[in-house]
Amino acid sequence: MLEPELAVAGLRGLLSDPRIVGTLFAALIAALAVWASGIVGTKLHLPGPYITWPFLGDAVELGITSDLSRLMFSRFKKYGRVFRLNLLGHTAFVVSDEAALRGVLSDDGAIATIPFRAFSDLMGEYGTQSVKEIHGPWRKLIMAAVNGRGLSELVPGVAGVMARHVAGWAQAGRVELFQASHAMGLDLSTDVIANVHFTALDRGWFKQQMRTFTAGMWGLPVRLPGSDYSAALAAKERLIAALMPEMRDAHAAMLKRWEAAGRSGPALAAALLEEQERQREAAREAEARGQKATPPDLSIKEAMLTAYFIGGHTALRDAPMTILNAVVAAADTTRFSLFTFWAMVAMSTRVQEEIFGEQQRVVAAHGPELTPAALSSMPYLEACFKEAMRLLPTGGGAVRHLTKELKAGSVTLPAGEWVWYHPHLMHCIDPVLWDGDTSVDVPAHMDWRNNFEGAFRPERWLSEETKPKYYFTFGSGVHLCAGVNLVYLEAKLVMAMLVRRFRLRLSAPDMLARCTRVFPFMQPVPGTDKVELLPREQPLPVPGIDL
Ligand code: HEM
Repeated sequence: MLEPELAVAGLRGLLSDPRIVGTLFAALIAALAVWASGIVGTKLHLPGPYITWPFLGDAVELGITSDLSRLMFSRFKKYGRVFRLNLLGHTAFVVSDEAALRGVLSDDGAIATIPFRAFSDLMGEYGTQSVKEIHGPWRKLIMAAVNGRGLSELVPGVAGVMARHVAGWAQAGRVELFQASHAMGLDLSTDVIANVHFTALDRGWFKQQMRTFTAGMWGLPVRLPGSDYSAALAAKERLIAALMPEMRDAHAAMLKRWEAAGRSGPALAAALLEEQERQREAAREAEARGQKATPPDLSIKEAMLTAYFIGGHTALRDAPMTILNAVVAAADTTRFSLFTFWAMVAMSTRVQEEIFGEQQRVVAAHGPELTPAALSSMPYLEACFKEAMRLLPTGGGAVRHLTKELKAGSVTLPAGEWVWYHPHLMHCIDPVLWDGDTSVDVPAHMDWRNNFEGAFRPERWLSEETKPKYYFTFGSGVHLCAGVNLVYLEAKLVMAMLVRRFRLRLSAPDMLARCTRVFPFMQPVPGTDKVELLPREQPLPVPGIDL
C-alpha cells in the first residue's frame, strides 16, 4: 500500500508544476464524467484492485510512488501472479507467470503495442511492431544495422561522441548525471544511431525540438496551452516540415527500390541486405588498396522507412517520422539507463576498483584502443551494467493486447484484455535469487535502498549457478530489444573511459534513493545528481581524449 509520506512528497512535487495542475484538472473533469457514466469498473470478476481513483485509477500511485519494486511486489503478495490495474480508464493485467508470458511474448495470441495515447499521437501508428508482415522484414534490417558487423561499424562514431562529452566533464572535474546522460543520449541517437545527415538543418535546433517532442510522450494527452503534450505536437509539426526536404532523396530512392521489389516487403528487405553486403565488400576492397573505406549507409532509418513502405505509408510526409522513431527508440531509453548505471557505479568504490582492475588487464592484452575486441573482453563491466538494469530497469516493461484467451495459473483472461509484464516485479520473484519470503517489503536481492552492497553484486552474472534467470529490462521473446548489444557497448565504452582516469563520487550519496519521480523513468531531485571526478594517481590511457 502507498505510504502517506511518499504520497505527500510526490503530490507536492506534482502540484508545484502549474502545467501538471492544469492537466490534472482537465483530466479530473473528464474523469468525473466518465466515472459518473459508469464506464470505469469491471465486467470481470478477476483479481486485483478496482476501487481506485476515478478515471486516473492506479496511474496516481504509479505516478507518485518512489519505489516501483515495492509497489508491484505488494500487489503480487496480495493478489498473486495475475492482478488488475486501472490506468486512465483502461484495465491492464500484470502477469508474472513466466509460462503464460512465454506465449504472449512470442506473439502467440497477442499483439505488441504501446497503449499510451500521447505516445501513439506523437509517433503515429505505423504497425512496425504489431503487424507480422511488417515486423519480420523490419526487424531483420534493424538487427543488421546494429548487431554483428553493423555494431562494430558503429564503434568509432559512438566512441567519438562519448570522448567529446567525457573530455568536457573531465575539464569541469564533475558531471551532472541527469543532464549529461540526456545530452549524450540525444547526441548518440541523432548523430550515430539514426545517422542523420543534415544539409540545411541546424543540429542544435533539431535536438532542441526533439527534447520538446520527447518530453510530451509519457504525460496525459490533454491539449492545454503550455502543456508538454501540446508543445510536443507543435514540435512534431515543425520537425516534419523541416525534415521533409532533407528526406526527399532517401524517400525517392526507397520508392524506386519498392517498385523494383514488386512492392513485396520480404523482397525489399532482401534487396537492402544485399546492397549492404555489396557496400561492405567495396569497403573491404578499398581498405585493401589502402584507401579510406566508407561503411555501409544502411541504418535504422532505412529499416524504419522500409517498414513504413510495407505498411502502405509511402507519402513523403511519413518519411521524417522514421528519424523521429529512430531517435526516440534510442535516446530516452539510453539516457535513463546511463543515468542509473553511472549512479550505481558511483555508489560503490569496491565495484569501481574491480572495473579498474579489469581495464588494466584489457589494456595489457589489447593496448589502449577501445576496439570491438577490447570491448568484448570486459565481462565484469558488462555485468555491472546488467546488474544496474536488473535493480532499476529502465521503463516499465511492455504491454500486449490479447487476441485469444490466456490461461495464467488459475486465472483465464479473455481475448481483448491487456497484459503487462513488469520487469521490477519479475526481477523481485526471480527463481534463482528469490527465496520465496513474502514477509519483506522488497526481496533482499532487489532492495538496493536498504541493502546496497548485498543487492548490487555484478559478480552474480559471472557464474551459471548465481546468474539471474529473469531479466526483462530489454523485453523477451520475438520483440527483444533490437538495440540491446549496442546499449551494452555504449555503457562499457563510456564507463571504461571514465574509470580508467577517475574515481567517481556522488555529491549526494543517497541521490537515487531520494528520487521521487520514477515512472515512467527515474528522475533525480534537481541539484542532487553531481558526481565528482577524482583523478587517479596511476591512470590508464584513453584514446581520443587528451586530459
Ligand atoms: C537502455 C536502453 C534501452 C532499453 C531499456 C530498451 C528496452 C526495450 C524493450 C523493453 C523492448 C521490448 C518492447 C516490447 O516487448 O514491446 C525494446 C524493443 C526495441 N528496442 Fe530497445 N531499449 C533500449 C535501447 C534501444 C536502442 C539504443 C535501440 C536502437 C537501436 C533500440 C531499439 C529497439 C527496437 C527497434 C525495438 C523493437 C524490437 C521488435 O519489436 O522487434 N532500443 N527495447
